[in-house]
Amino acid sequence: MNIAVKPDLLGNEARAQLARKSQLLIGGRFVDAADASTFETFDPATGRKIADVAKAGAADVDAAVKSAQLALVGPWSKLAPAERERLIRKLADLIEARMDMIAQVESLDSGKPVEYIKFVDVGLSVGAMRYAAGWPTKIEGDTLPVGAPNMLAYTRREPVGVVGAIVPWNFPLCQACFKLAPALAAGCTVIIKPAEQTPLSALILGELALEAGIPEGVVNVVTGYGDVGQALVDHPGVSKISFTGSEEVGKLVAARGAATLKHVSLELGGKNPNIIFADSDVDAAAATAAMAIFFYTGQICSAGSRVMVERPVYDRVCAVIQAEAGKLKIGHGLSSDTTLGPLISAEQFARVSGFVERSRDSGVEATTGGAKPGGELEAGHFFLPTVLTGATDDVEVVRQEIFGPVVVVQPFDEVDELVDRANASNFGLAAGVWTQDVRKAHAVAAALKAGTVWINTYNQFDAAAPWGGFKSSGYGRDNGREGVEKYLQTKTVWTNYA
Ligand SMILES: NC(=O)C1=CN([C@@H]2O[C@H](COP(=O)(O)OP(=O)(O)OC[C@H]3O[C@@H](n4cnc5c(N)ncnc54)[C@H](OP(=O)(O)O)[C@@H]3O)[C@@H](O)[C@H]2O)C=CC1
Ligand SMILES: CCCCCC/C=C/C(=O)O
Repeated sequence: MNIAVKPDLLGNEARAQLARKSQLLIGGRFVDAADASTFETFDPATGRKIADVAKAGAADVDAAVKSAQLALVGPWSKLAPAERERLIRKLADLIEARMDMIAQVESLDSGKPVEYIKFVDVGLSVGAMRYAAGWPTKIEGDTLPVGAPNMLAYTRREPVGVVGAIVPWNFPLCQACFKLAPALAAGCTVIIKPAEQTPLSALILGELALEAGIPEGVVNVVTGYGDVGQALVDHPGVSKISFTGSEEVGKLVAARGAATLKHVSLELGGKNPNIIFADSDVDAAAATAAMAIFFYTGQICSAGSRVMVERPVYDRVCAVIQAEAGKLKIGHGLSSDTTLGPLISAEQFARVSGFVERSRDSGVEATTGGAKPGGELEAGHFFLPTVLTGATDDVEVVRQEIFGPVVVVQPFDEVDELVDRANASNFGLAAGVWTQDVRKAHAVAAALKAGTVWINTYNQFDAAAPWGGFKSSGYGRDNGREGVEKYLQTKTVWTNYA
């Protein structure tokens, strides 16, 4: 294993950004929290403090909601669709132009490898903006074939209102953009609540929205803890909550949102089976399976955390995944050669190591990893890439989301048995299928209970492709047409022209 820790790799623009006071963005102005509270954000690779950040409370949420309401009926609703398109495109261009600075700040705050952030997070964020920018001029109602004589009935597609976008720490910029871009396209105004671990990139996004010329109050950012998210969920002035995060909090959001009959969409966790048949390109499948779990230290809801392998090629797949794990370069995300960063926090480290420890009691073997790396990485929340074998289907590492660089590899014998086992999960977010038999690939894809199935690939994302889950992985979709439609509501208009 190569170890690389070079934390001091920030460019001037990122340094300047970090030197600025981190305040809330409300009504187009950066302001302190009403009670002047702050909290600290840390570098997960070193445990060192990065910045003090304004800690919003209910009064700040209320102010943000009022600004968003004013902007909704004011400047934002008065803009022609083509103007909305122009401003969203401008925001995309600004994100792209500031890619290096954004990636460095995001890497420091989240621990993710900076080079991946440029390509994946910033790339997907810009893509989400450009895709959404095409929609304002294409949102159309219908004329309705009603039976009553002399009646014209038509529909209008109108913005749902003020949106609360509650974002997790694993894709801070990207998840904010997956929610912000379509909401703006639909004509909504937005309050972004980033995760407490990674508040910085949402503030940059808010600043760039202003620079793009998006009117004040259309994009607001309230940083703080979970109570800020809850205040958004409870606030009667918020019409919709778009949430990505844990199943536990997702259920809370749905339940509390019901009190004000909020529109709610939930993108929650996954325990995603990545299925490798013996007739696949086995080495490519296994190498991709390693990437599917170790990428971003396994802290992705789509992580291929359960690899199911047809028995004749099981040993080969295990060997390749272990070899790929050994090639990873663990280190600080700001080092350009790092390919495996730390876990986000001490809590997340305890969660991941706890899963691995308990699995040993169930007879599961960690053939690779299973511990913290030592030496100069000691201060960070690093965890070695880990391969678990010998797990039966009932053990928790097979059933629960670990959200770390930990993969369980299991053999299977028959397709029917495989599908039943893969579907025997509360989650249903994503799955992979590797085979050269087209009929088998599509039959298995149809049988799997998952929101996305990748055939002979993994972790493909695009702003045009709906993303979301079945079962406990949530409901509603980010991205694609559905990603825009969830920010719209339908009004039917009747006219008697007799
Ligand atoms: N689907 C996914 O992509 C993600 C899944 N997860 C899963 O969740 C586990 C725990 O991660 P964790 O960070 O605790 O995830 P949470 O679900 O707690 O956090 C997600 C977001 O929800 C906010 N939040 C927390 N409590 C409330 C509430 N009562 N009402 C409204 N919003 C709230 C959080 O704010 P704050 O950060 O300030 O608490 C954060 O912005 C992970 O191990 C992983 O399994 C986590 C992140 C992303
Ligand atoms: C290549 C991975 C991109 C993932 C973007 C979507 C985020 C998913 C999540 O919430 O984990």
